[in-house]
Amino acid sequence: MVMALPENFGRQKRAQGLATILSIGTANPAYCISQDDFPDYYFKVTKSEHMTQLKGKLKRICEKSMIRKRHFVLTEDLLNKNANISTYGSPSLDARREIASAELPKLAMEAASKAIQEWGQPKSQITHLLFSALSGLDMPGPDFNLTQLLGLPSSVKRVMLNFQSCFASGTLLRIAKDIVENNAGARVLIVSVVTSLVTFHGPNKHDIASLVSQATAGDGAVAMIVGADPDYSKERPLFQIVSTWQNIIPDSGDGIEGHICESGYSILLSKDVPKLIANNIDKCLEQALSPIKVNDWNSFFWMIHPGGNAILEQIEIELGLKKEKLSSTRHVLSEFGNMGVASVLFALNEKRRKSLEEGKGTTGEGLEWGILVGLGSGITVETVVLRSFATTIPYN
Ligand SMILES: CC(=O)CC(=O)SCCNC(=O)CCNC(=O)[C@H](O)C(C)(C)COP(=O)(O)OP(=O)(O)OC[C@H]1O[C@@H](n2cnc3c(N)ncnc32)[C@H](O)[C@@H]1OP(=O)(O)O
Repeated sequence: MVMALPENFGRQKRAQGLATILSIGTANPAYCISQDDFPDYYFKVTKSEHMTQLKGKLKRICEKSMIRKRHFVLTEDLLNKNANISTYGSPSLDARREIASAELPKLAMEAASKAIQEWGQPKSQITHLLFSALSGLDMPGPDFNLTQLLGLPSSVKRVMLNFQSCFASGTLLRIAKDIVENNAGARVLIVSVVTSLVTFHGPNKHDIASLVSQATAGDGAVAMIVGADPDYSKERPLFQIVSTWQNIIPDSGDGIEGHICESGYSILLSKDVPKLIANNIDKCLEQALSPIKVNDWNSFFWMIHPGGNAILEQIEIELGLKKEKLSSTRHVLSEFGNMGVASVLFALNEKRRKSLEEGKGTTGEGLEWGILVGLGSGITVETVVLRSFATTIPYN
């Protein structure tokens, strides 16, 4: 006998409203190095103190970076125990993978636990897990492990984004939006963990882009709960995810590249990255906001991926942004460096924290509309239009 399924079987009920971010949690490793100390530290731990010219260059890059300190999974102790990691070009993928497998779940757990605590609802209500990690190419992956560590329902629907570069902050919000708006009652836990332990290399005079990466990359994790139609009696919405857009910048294929090699992940950066982004950012934003025509970009609150000070400076000039517009973005660059996918989501957290601290009327510095920009490989630009909420309820 063939069983007949009801006509509407498999059709999900849609939510009525737009996706909203309901909580944000962040975490960083305890090991921290000030940017002033970094050149001495780096040439000492990589046993390269004889490379005085490269050290001078690293010092100049660090001074221009507008970074105050960074946090790292990779400690001096771990580097001493795994000398291959700091020897340029030496096979070290196994050692890096082992450290990542041991350390990254701790960061992911800390950020996720904070986000769940702020949300204040039982974990059993989490329907989906969206996990992004630069390193974590394991089966089962970190999404599987986190499900078990957190004690999420075994039926939680998982999506894993592996080896995505910094634009993927926007991708995470875009996928979460699609999930919660098409599945009434869905609550998505987003987790993103980034560590520079996979891109750490000793100095090499033929690889100055790597030196830029050593001078700017930092480690951190961020987690969020996203859902539509919040229950205002027990959930506190922070930002509505209004719309999303993705662009590839023309002729930018070799702007930012990453490759997995036996010696760890390589990052190739063209010197033209800041200029390529600045020359194209207004077109990307115009498309993301079409058909609305924007006369003054200062009427929005902003979070832009802090990939480097030169990128932020050139975008500010191109869009005519006032200096204070990127204050939360610059704060994250200064305190944590470039944490890849996690960085701009840290900036969003900083935005609502600062808005509350300064008594602004909304989570977006008193403004209603905001723009979050993820920037990454290719060059890919991912734009998310956000709407703030009133800051009448105190956050934890
Ligand atoms: C992984 C992802 O997908 C996403 C990402 O986030 S990737 C990272 C994207 N970030 C970038 O591309 C970095 C952007 N650059 C910057 O922010 C800045 O150039 C910087 C902080 C690195 C330096 O600041 P600056 O104001 O430009 O200083 P500047 O004096 O021009 O440069 C310092 C030195 O770095 C060198 N340099 C800068 N960028 C370089 C690059 N991409 N490759 C090689 N060398 C570079 C310069 O030639 C200069 O060398 P000298 O001192 O020997 O002349």
